[in-house]
Amino acid sequence: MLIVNAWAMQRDPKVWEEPNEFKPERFEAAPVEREGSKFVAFGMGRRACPGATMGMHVVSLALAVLIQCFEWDTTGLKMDMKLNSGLTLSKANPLEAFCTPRQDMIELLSHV
Ligand code: HEM
Repeated sequence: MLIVNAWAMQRDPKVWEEPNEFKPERFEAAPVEREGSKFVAFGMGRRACPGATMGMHVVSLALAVLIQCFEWDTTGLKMDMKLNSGLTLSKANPLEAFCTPRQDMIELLSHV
């Protein structure tokens, strides 16, 4: 069962230091030494996701556009990493954030 395995490995304290904390710096180092080598969001082996490269590019592009076009702020609440039960690993309580269009992007965004 992929979901059970993904859940077990991606949040396993024996595999990850502070598994429930948002620590993007885990993935900064070179592939050999970084914790990211344990990141199996796309599965592995013969049935691994053939769209992994596209998936990484689409997610990176979407994130870059959101950062480029908007100023982001938190609501002051600590991020709640609790999960919903179900087939996908969705958050129990949605992440809340404020976004305002960046001044330079208002003209561009008004055409979208
Ligand atoms: C962030 C985006 C994506 C994530 C996280 C993701 C994740 C996964 C995972 C976990 C699997 C199962 C691997 C396994 O059984 O071990 C899978 C399979 C698959 N994915 Fe993705 N995927 C993504 C994007 C895509 C895209 C963009 C495509 C196609 C354009 C795609 C096509 C497929 C296909 C066809 C399979 C079945 C492979 C097989 O069973 O042989 N995925 N994906």
